[in-house]
Amino acid sequence: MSAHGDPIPMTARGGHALTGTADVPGDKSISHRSLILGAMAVGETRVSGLLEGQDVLDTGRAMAALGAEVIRHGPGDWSVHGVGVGGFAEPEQVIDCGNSGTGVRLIMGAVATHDMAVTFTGDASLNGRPMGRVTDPLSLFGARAVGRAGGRLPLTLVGAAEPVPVRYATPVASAQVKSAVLLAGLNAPGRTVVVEREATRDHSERMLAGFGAEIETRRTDEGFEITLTGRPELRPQTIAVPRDPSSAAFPVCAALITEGSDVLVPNIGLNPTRAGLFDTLVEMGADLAFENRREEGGEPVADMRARFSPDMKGIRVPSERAASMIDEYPVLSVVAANAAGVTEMPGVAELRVKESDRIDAMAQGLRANGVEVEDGPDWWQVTGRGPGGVPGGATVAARLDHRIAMSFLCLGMAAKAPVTVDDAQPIATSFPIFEDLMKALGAEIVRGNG
Ligand SMILES: O=C(O)C1=C[C@@H](OP(=O)(O)O)[C@@H](O)[C@H](O)C1
Ligand SMILES: C=C(OP(=O)(O)O)C(=O)O
Repeated sequence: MSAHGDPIPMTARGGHALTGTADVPGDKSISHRSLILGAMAVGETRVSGLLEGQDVLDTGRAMAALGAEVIRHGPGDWSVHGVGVGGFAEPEQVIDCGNSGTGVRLIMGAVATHDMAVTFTGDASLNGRPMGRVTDPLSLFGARAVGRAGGRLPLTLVGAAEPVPVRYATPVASAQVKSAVLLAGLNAPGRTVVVEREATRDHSERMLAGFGAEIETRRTDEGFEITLTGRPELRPQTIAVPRDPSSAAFPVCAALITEGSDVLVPNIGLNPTRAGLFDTLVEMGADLAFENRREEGGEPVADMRARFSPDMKGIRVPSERAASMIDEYPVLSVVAANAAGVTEMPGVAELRVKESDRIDAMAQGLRANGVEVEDGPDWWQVTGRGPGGVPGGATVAARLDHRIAMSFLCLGMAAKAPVTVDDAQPIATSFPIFEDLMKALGAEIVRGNG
């Protein structure tokens, strides 16, 4: 659901070391998928560590509207009584996915091979994002979409009465597109194949296999070819959601740039399709240690320790790494602003179609705080001012984008003068305990204009 009420400005002020343990919430991508696949299994799936951010809550509500029974037993502890593949019922109301691209695109995929019509909407951010990238491949299954200009939400999807399986090569590196096609393929007879040139996060594939679907990934000359056999009976699972590396990125990056900091972030999911930020930080010279590497619930995890790193240097981030850290570029640019030299970030056009145009949002806000940024259609670069060298002092627009809001608050923790974001409400979509968690580490964050 869309954020309501007046904006909540928030200000971060520097001069405080961050120390202690940061227990970040569950992984957003895996949380969405637990609810959706749980709803498509026969019987009760039990989920612990579910992220209770607004994006995921909206997906839970959508699953209930489609006929699944979704119950909260306690903090992060949920069950989903699924209706089986092909068993969704036509919802009586519009499905409001709020701020969530993952929610709306995956659910569109899941309903596209059902003989029914579903209308989707979201907040002002989501209603501005491109949906043709999902409705195009869904039309190959036999679904039809009618939306606003450019295929935007609100949009009605009329699912295929007699779906056929599909072979689809994704034109953009997007796990949401890949996952939408795979979820549609679940209720199409025969084999649905998705080919992606670059590997994107593979949580859907891992989880589909865990629920008992026949799914296999092969490397071919075209890239990664994923083949799913349709109409499986999905077996309900017990899922322990690992903690979100994209949320861990905030306390980790804030610690790296704030003098005297030493923060432990336990149990972080380190799936290689998600871990690009940490490779990049290590290459820049970050003091980052990974302890207790292990596997939990089919996903690699480790405890991460981040210490103040005054000797970080700018690098050119390889564009092949972009998909594995796509949500982390905003906070990387904050680290880059506190490193020595230039950090170049090529091959990132996708950043322009997230909750906001993230290149523009960060470039404008960084410039307002005294940092030099250059950008083009699919690249940007930040000239670092060295440790503690960012002047700060400006108020920036969060643009309904949680990652922009959190990134600028991290900037303020290391800047010479406070940094204010005009509205911190979107943070609740992915990291509802951000403010409390950062304050517990020692950060000075206040509501208001500081
Ligand atoms: O599949 C997912 O869970 C996600 C995929 C990514 O989006 P794209 O598929 O648009 O790259 C990412 O930005 C988003 O936060 C979560
Ligand atoms: C891009 C993001 O999410 P979504 O696409 O699900 O809105 C994100 O969380 O950074």
